[in-house]
Amino acid sequence: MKKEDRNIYISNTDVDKAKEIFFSEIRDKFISYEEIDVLNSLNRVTSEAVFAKNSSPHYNSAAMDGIAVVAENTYGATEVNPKIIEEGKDFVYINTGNLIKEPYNAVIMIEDVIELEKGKVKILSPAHPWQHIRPIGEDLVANEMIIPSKHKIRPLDLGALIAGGVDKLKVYKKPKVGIIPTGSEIVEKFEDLKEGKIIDSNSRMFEGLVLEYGGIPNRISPVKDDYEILKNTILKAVDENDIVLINAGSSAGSEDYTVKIIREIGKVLVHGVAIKPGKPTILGIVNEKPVIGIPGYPVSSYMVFETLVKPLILKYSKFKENKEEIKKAVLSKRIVSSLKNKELVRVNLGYVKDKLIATPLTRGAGVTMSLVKADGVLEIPQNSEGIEAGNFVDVKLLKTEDSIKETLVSIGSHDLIMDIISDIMPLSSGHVGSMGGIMAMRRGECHISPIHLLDENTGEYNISYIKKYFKGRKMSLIKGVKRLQGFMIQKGNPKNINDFKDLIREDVSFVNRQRGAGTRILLDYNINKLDIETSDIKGYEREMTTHMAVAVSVKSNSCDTGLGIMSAAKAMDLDFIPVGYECYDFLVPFEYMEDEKIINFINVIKSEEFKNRINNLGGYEVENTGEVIIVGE
Ligand SMILES: Nc1nc2c(c(=O)[nH]1)N[C@H]1C(S)=C(S)[C@@H](COP(=O)(O)OP(=O)(O)OC[C@H]3O[C@@H](n4cnc5c(N)ncnc54)[C@H](O)[C@@H]3O)O[C@H]1N2
Ligand code: MOO
Repeated sequence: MKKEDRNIYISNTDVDKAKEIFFSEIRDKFISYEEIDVLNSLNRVTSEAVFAKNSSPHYNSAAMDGIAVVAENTYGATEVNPKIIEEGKDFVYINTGNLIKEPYNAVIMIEDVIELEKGKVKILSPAHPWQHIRPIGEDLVANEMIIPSKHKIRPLDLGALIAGGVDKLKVYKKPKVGIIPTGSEIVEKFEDLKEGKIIDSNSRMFEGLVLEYGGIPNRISPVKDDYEILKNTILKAVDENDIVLINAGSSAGSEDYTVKIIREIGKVLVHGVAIKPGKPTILGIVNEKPVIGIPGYPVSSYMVFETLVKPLILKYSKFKENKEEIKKAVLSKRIVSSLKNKELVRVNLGYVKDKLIATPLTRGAGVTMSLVKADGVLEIPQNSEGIEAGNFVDVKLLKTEDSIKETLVSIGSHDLIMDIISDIMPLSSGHVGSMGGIMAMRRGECHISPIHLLDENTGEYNISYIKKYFKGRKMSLIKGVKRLQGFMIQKGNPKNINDFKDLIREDVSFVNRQRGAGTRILLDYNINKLDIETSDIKGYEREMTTHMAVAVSVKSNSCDTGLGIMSAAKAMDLDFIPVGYECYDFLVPFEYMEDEKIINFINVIKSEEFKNRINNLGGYEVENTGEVIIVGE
């Protein structure tokens, strides 16, 4: 493809500057109001103050069950000198909410009334005028303001509006937001998901976000990469909506037409914003309406929506932005960043002792799970080359601080059982291998570290490593599970792989785990025993960070085998050749053992629910699960 066919002139406009340029072109005439029925007004925002039509109550009413009396006629009643009064003449029986008719002007509660023969009662104290009566307008007086303008109607407001006799009111019109997913590779039905095709998930996320911020989403089916079709679709969407979002096709690909089309039918204000992810964003105006080209990668899509589309929708819907909660956290891993743009990094958060620890998640713009798992987002300014581990950073919370405080932070080796535990209790689980976990624990960044480290001299698991890396410190090892490790192989074992010796065969390709992973140590221990050179294993250098990644690699024929746990092989419907059981345990500093999160964790792993669920995964033994061994001083 020729270079001139591409949009290679993507600028790098500062985010605030881009916002300023764009928002100055938004015409107020499109921000209007409508009159609606009060019954449909929940969560709408008033465009003007709303006043009561009626008083409430609109008649004098009883506030208690009892009798209505003329107060003046009860004066003088005492315990010594009670008054006997007659029904119909001196009083009438009344219930809460009933109309108080003339001449009655007070209510005596039924508990204070002594009933005598039929039609006569005795009272022991006088009533004062208006006692236990709700006078007209006690709640609301006609013409009183019920709610001000720019107020989002809550259920309790709805009650007051109806009590005040309001049947119609004026609210801001919800902006209609056209959503156009683009790309010939994008499909919307699961059955069309062939190789090379991508399911349209972004536009569904946009629909949800538009609703959340008070707009009406108008999503259409994905549009293929065809200049004329896309142009006509955008023109139609501009006609029918207040705001138009075009997803993907925003960067420099040969079929990234969005910017050319907006330039032809309107004007491009900005192409390229200094934000990562989200750089190739397009901000344009067509027929006076805002049109935004949002980059296709899911994380970029979300970040651009939150940074630029959300404030735009709020400008129309008048929904108030929730105050962002920003917290200071200690960064657990160094982050390197480019001077070219501001970077938004997703992080996991957890309180370890009183320190809020932020652990960066993967930064790939295509990794949606990094958003799902994120507890917060930290911003690295454009003029920074990165941040060192141990430094304080400001993090915008995506979850409540209380839920972060409840979360047990685990950093270490990966196992499928961690997903099960996190489904039973709040757990944030970082997967960096057993040695990575030990290092994180030494830095005080986690409560527990799942480890499975084989001592090549003794054949024992974990204890010698704890003694070595936590000299002079009292540590606890909570026994986890025994899990079956072995070779994951394709169904039917077409390469006839049976043991470690087969790994050096010409026709066998392998995939390894990262350095420091317990499974890697297990491999090295076994090949050492057999005097196998690592260079003789094809694929020894190809490293994966989880058991599931190894299983996927085998499943997709990207290698013939890899070492890993049976549950991962079973989950991917692979065959499995057992090598042996190993101990997957949890390291905890002794002083945390009284912490409620740890107590809860032990209860969870000892529970029947947990044991039943891991039985279904296959390849686990649980006879010592939850037992605690003390290691060190
Ligand atoms: N030579 C250059 N290449 C790229 C640049 C650049 O500056 N120069 N920018 C990169 C960056 S950064 C991003 S972000 C992407 C933006 O790409 P586009 O907006 O043009 O989107 P596509 O290339 O069509 O798609 C990218 C990717 O997004 C996913 N996608 C698209 N639509 C959807 C959808 N509706 N639902 C879910 N996922 C979707 C899909 O995985 C695509 O592969 O460009 C880089 N390239
Ligand atoms: O800007 Mo792209 O959104 O970094 O991935």
